[in-house]
Amino acid sequence: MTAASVTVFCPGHISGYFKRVDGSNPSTTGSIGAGIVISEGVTATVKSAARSSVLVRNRCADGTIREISRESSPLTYALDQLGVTVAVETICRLPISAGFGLSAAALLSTLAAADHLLDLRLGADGIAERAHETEVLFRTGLGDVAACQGGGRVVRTDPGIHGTILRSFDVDTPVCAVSFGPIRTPDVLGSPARMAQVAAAFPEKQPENVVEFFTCCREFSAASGLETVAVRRVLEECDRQGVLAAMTMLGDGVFACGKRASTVLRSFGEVYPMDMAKAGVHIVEGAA
Ligand SMILES: Nc1ncnc2c1ncn2[C@@H]1O[C@H](COP(=O)(O)OP(=O)(O)OP(=O)(O)O)[C@@H](O)[C@H]1O
Ligand SMILES: CC(C)(CO)[C@@H](O)C(=O)[O-]
Repeated sequence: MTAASVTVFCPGHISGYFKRVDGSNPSTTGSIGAGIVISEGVTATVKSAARSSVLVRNRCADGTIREISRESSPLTYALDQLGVTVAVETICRLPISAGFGLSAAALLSTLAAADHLLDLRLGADGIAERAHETEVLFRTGLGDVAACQGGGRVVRTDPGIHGTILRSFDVDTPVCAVSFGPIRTPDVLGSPARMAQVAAAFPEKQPENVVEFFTCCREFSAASGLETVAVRRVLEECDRQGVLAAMTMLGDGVFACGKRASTVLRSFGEVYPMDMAKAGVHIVEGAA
């Protein structure tokens, strides 16, 4: 029996440091870097429809709607490329454009749901390839799709979805974050001057454990020109209290891990609780 709708969840991804790598086409273009795949992300429900439509719901922790929108150019583009018409509803609890990789999670969850609903047989690689290429074209991300194919603390040493990705499951839980506002990813990724400073800040040595990961992130954010005054203030307090923390790339915010992290972050704003994700994109409901 064919399902009337399919619901898929994809975790988000917080980048701690990154460097743009330009290839000869969108599939070979991307980033190298490191981050954490997180238990919060995007849930997409896809139904067949005569015309495509998108409804984006951003919810607060208490269930009330923070923001609602009927527009998502990357999703519309990716569905048009597939040549299908579907009604998509996405739900997320973290703020959009704040460094949680939600554009990648929205693309992966929507394409995976459409693939199952319409039996398109794209497979995991076909879905990730289309999501990654859309991210690169719309400048909404470079390495988030590659990271969200699985869980863990991720170190990516090649661009694109087929590169080497080291996953370690060693992050102290819980993970939490505060956000002071968005940073428009396309504005940063589209600026050659900002990308040059980001590239120069890329760490020379790959992190081998969580402490080294946070050290690399901190050195990167300080040298990249991306660190804001609000972020620096939180990071200084985390250092004073012995909490591992770094800037959310690309968002004006901080993520931190360990039992005392949320107590320290609470004095700076709303704390978003999460964990390190153990797995990547997966079907929630509607598998045939
Ligand atoms: N939950 C969602 N559902 C549908 N589309 C989304 C969703 N989240 C993001 N998008 C699309 O991605 C665009 C924002 O991309 P952007 O890269 O700035 O966000 P992000 O991925 O949350 O942040 P970052 O890349 O800094 O981690 C939105 O304008 C929208 O088109
Ligand atoms: C560019 C970026 C920091 C934010 O979307 C992320 O996609 C990455 O690590 O390439």
